[in-house]
Amino acid sequence: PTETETSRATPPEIWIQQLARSCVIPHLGTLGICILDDFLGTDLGRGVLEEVSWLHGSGRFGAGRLAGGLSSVPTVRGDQVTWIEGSEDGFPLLGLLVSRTDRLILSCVGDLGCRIGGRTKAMVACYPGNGSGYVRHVDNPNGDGRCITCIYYLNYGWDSRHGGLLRIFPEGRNRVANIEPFFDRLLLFWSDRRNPHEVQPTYVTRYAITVWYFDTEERARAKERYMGLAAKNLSS
Ligand SMILES: Cn1c(O)c(C(=O)NCC(=O)O)c(=O)c2ccccc21
Ligand SMILES: [Mn+2]
Repeated sequence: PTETETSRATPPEIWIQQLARSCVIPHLGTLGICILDDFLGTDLGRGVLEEVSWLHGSGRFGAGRLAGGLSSVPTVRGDQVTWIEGSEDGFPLLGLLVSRTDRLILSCVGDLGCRIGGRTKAMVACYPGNGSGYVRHVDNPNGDGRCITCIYYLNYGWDSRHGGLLRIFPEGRNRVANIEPFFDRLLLFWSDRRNPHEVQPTYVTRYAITVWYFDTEERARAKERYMGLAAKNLSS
C-alpha cells in the first residue's frame, strides 16, 4: 500500500504525530516552510469546500477589500474574508480541520523553538478571481504574538493558468518558494519577518482557510503592550 493509504488506515492521532515528526518539525526547522498534501483526504476536503462555498453563497463574507486603487486604475474588489470558530453549528468539517491542525501543531510542541499557546479563529478567505491578489507583506512584522501561519487550500483542479500562486521570499535566501493553492494542501510557515509573501493575481475563485498559532510569551507581551497603550490613552 502507498504511504497515503497506510497513513489513512492508522488512527488520525498516530498519523498526525508521524506527520509532525517527519515533516513539520524538520521542514519548519530548516526551510521555515512546510507543505503537507492530502491533509484531510478527498472526501473530507470536499466537505470543507462545500461548507465554504455555502458560506460564500450565504453572503456572510464581508465586501472584498479595495485593492489596486492607483488613481489611473479603477479600484478592484479584492479578497473577501469571514472569521469562523469552527465550533459553530453548520460547519462541522471546518471544525474537524481546525481540530486536526491544532493536534498537528500541539504534537510538535517543544520541538519548534516556540511555545504554542492558543490560536486565532479560522479566517476563511475568497478571492473573486477578477485578477486581484494580495500585495507582498509579513503577517506578523511587529511581535503581535502570531508565530505559525497555517493555511488550508481548497481549489480543486488548480493549474498555473488560474494564477493565485502564493510566492514566499524567505528572508536571507536568494530563492523564492512558489506554492500552488492545491485542493487539500496544508501549508505552514513562520508568521514573522522570515517569510514575506504575496498572493499573485488570481483569475478564478480562490478559497483558503488560515489559522495563526500564538507563541505564549510573545502573545502575553503583546497584550501587555496593548493594555498599557489603552490605559495611557484612557488616562491622557
Ligand atoms: C485574504 N488574506 C490573505 O490571503 C493573506 C495571505 O497571506 N494569503 C496567502 C494565501 O492565501 O496563499 C493574508 O495574510 C491576509 C491577512 C489579513 C487579511 C486578509 C488576508
Ligand atoms: Mn499573509
